[in-house]
Amino acid sequence: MGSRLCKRAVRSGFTDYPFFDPILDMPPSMNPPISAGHPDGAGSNEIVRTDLSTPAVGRLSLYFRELHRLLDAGQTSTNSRDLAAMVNVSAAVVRRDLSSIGSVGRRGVGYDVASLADHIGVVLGSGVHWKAVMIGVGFLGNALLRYRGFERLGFSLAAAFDTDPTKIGGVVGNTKILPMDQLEPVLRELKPELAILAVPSEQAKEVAAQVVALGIQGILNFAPTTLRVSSAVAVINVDLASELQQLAFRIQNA
Ligand SMILES: NC(=O)c1ccc[n+]([C@@H]2O[C@H](COP(=O)([O-])OP(=O)(O)OC[C@H]3O[C@@H](n4cnc5c(N)ncnc54)[C@H](O)[C@@H]3O)[C@@H](O)[C@H]2O)c1
Repeated sequence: MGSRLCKRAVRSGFTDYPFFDPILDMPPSMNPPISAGHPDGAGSNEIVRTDLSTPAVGRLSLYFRELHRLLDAGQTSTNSRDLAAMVNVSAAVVRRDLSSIGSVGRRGVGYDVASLADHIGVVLGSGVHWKAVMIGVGFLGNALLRYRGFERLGFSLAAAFDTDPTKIGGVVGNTKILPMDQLEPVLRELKPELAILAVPSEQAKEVAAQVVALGIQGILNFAPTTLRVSSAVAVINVDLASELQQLAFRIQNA
């Protein structure tokens, strides 16, 4: 992790989460929670570090989404079997994922939806306010800047940048489009942790190098190219074409 994150408080040592899954046979004492954040930490702007596999993080993100859907529908409790059905995994996987972050359901009651959503949110970093900048405001950048769902998860799009003079000065969503020569002063002032790259693939490597040199710690890369950046910088590549290809492969081989 970058130095800016390291300077923030790290919360750990969570030991007492009161919910017990009715489907789980073992008592809570046999499911000791590992170091993770306390549910009350949501919104505290503190970083919680937990060792989880990438697939587990992906599933937690899906549980988080489904728990918020339940909250919106006014549901206050759930259990591993229902959560499992919602994200299409087994109840045992749900219980294992949740116990690995210190969340154990209570027999006959299950999980409290709000507390569990808050706790997963803290583990996933959604209790922290993350600042992101968008680089490239074409078709994709435009759509992402208009999407309001990021804010709910704690991500704000602080500024957007483009090289096209016809776009500079415009506002998309609530974000102003700035010229690339403003990248350095704006990033130095705003200190965003994240950059979203929605530039053509030929430009992505150079733009990635620029934002990394300015202290960006994580890149969400939409350009269909492999970025080579320092291992201290987290990179997630989003490639819908590749997902479609995998979908076609699955259908072809079903
Ligand atoms: N991951 C996916 O699923 C997915 C889906 C669609 C598009 N894409 C990719 O996302 C990227 C954007 O797609 P799009 O359809 O929005 O393209 P677009 O051409 O509409 O937009 C690209 C924008 O980047 C700007 N730009 C070009 N060079 C720049 C630079 N050096 N610095 C800052 N801005 C720069 C352009 O002016 C333009 O506004 C492309 O790489 C495309 O291949 C990925």
